[in-house]
Formats: sequence, structure tokens, C-alpha cells
Amino acid sequence: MKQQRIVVKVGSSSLTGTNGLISLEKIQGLTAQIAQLQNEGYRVILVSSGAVAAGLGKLGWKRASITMPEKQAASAVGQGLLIDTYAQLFAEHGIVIAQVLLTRSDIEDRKRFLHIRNTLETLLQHGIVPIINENDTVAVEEIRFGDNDTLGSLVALVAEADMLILLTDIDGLYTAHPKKNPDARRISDVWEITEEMERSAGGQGSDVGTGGMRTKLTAAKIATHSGILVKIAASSEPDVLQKIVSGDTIGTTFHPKPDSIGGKKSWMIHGTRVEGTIAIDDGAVEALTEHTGSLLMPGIVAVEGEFHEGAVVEIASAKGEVIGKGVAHFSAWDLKLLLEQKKSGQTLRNLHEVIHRNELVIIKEGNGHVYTG
Ligand SMILES: Nc1ncnc2c1ncn2[C@@H]1O[C@H](COP(=O)(O)OP(=O)(O)O)[C@@H](O)[C@H]1O
Ligand SMILES: N[C@@H](CCC(=O)OP(=O)(O)O)C(=O)O
Repeated sequence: MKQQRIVVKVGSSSLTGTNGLISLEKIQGLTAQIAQLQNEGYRVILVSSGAVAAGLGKLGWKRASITMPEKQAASAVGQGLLIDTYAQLFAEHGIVIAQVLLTRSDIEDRKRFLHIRNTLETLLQHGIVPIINENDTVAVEEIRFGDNDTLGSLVALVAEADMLILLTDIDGLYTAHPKKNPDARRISDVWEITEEMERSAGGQGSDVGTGGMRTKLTAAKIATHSGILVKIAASSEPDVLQKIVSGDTIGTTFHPKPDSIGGKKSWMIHGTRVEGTIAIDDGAVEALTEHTGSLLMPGIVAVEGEFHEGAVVEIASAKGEVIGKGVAHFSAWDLKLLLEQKKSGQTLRNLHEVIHRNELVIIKEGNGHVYTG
């Protein structure tokens, strides 16, 4: 039987002291808890921030006054120190760790996605704890996750985890930014992430954090739509991980969606970047949304963007409403050529699927976003 798989994401705010520098004591507490879970038979993947904080400490640089290349340099210095600390502390519990550094483009590419999955699978089977962070050195804007909450949710998706735990400096999602609103209350259970919750989720709570509650909600959305339970809890809570797996009602629980999608469709919706748009007529909209058809050339009315065959594109109605996403079997240039031939009344030589049903996902955006296959 597959062991329960848990992705634990720990933010910089939970790994640093009041001086903004890495706290050995905090890392010790975390590793001891993860080691206990491993010994109980759970398999844990740790998504750990803290590289920048560790690097700044070593170099004596101030976070407020550094440029992006300096931040990336600090991360490069700090990542080694961080992983070394984890390696030593986990070794005290007889646990081997592995370092995995990722960027968004690694997840977007289906082949690399599968290689990450296979590597994680192998590590977990051997009882090794993978420790994941964004590869900050190469992460320019276009390929960045930018925050480790989103990275955590995509790792949970890649690893087909049962649970994603976001450990932070606050004990859950509140009805408003707690530092700005003394009346804010903690929400203990969420079945649907509402627009009101999204509005109330503010940015980071300290100089060391990135994204705040906003990116945690994005992460919760991605994971719950993929059938994964999400917890946001305070890392300072004693035995927090043990309490969570025992079903304690601490923190905020985001329940997985009953109509959650799995596997490839989940990756397509959440893990990929759209490279263009294909607009389709009403007949094609009906074939895709009411029936189980593939997208054929005659239903296409416009093609936007420049993409190669194999790219993930958005499918929209002629009015611009997004219908879904899929893998295009033709490049934008070929599709535009075929479209011109169609418009000039020529018989189309190619009636093959432009997007095959197996590589297409229909997105219904209703109250709180509902996804169906
Ligand atoms: N609605 C909200 N509920 C709870 N916390 C919120 C909310 N809006 C903003 N926050 C802030 O989000 C912070 C946690 O995110 P962040 O600073 O990015 O930490 P981390 O380093 O753990 O990712 C909290 O300290 C809190 O001040
Ligand atoms: N990759 C960066 C962390 C970025 C990040 O998301 O930070 P946080 O919001 O504290 O989880 C680092 O290791 O410092």
C-alpha cells in the first residue's frame, strides 16, 4: 500500500529569528517532527524557503538594500548552508536527504515534469526526504514561481500527495489581515475559496516573507482542485505536524473538492503556461463542452500568439470566453495558414484533430471556479 504522502512547506518567517537570520533551533524543531512522521510510516517532502535569509546572514548583507543579482547571490550562498544544516540535523535521526531545485519551466515541460515525478518517487521509496526550493539563481521573472507556496502546491501535484501543509508565522487564514484588523477571526474549515476570502488575504507579514496569505490561497486552490487536502498552520505550535496528522482542528483546513481532477488534466490547468489562444465557433464550443469531441480545424475562427506544435494553448469562444486548455498539434503559423485557406473557400487538406480530446481540459469558471474534464 502507498504510504501517506505529505508535502510540508515551511516559509522563511518560520525559519528565521527576530533578526531575520536563520534560526538553528527552529530548523531543529522542524527536522525532529518530520523524522517522527517518517518513523511512523508517512513519507514527507519538505519545500523549504530560507536560502536568501541564510545567505544574507553569512555575507552580512541587509535585505532592504540589495539588488536582484545580490539576492540571487545570497540565495546561492545560503542554499548550500541551509541544505548542509538539514543534512546534519536529519542525519541525527538516521535520515538521508536530497536537494531538488526547481523553476516553473521544469514543471511546465511535460517531460521534465515526469522526470521530477520519477526522481521523487525513487527518493520516497528509499525513505529519503527530498528538500525542495526554487532555483533562485536562474529564476528570472518568466520562469519564476516567485513564492514557495505555489511551488509547494505544484510539488504536491507532481508527487500525488495526500496532504499539503503550509507552515507559517500565523495559525491559519483570517477573515482579514490580522496585523491590520484586530477583529479578524481565524477560519477553521474552507470548502470553497470565496472571492471574499481572496479579498481579505493580504501580503506578507514580515520583511522575510514572500506573498503572504494571497499566495497561500492560490496554493490551496491548486491543491484542493487536484484532490489534495491543505492545512495552513503556525510553525510555532508545539508538535504541529503530529497534531495535524492526528486530525487536530488547529489552523485552517482546506477540504479537497469533491469534483477534483487528477493527473494530466490537473497539470495542464495548474502547471502549464499558455502560449497562445485558439478561438472557436459555437458548434465547436458545443462539441467540446456538451460532448466529448476533439477540436477540429473547421471549428476554429481565429488563432492568436506564436507557438510551436506541442504548446499548451487556451481555447476561447468567439466572444472571448475561456472554454479550456489543450496541447496544440499544429504550430500557430500552420494554423493561421489553414485558417486563410478556409476563409478563401479552399477545401482543407487537413481535418485532423488540432487538439485531441485526451489532451484537452474544459474549464468552467463559476462561483469559486469549478473545473471539469
Ligand atoms: N487574511 C489573512 N489571514 C492570515 N494572515 C494574513 C492574512 N492576510 C495577510 N496575512 C499575513 O500573511 C503572513 C504569512 O505569509 P508570509 O509572510 O509570506 O510568510 P511565509 O514566510 O511563511 O510564507 C502572516 O504573517 C500575516 O500577517
Ligand atoms: N526561494 C526563497 C524563498 C521564497 C519564498 O517564497 O519565501 P516564503 O514566502 O518565506 O516561503 C528562499 O529560499 O529564500
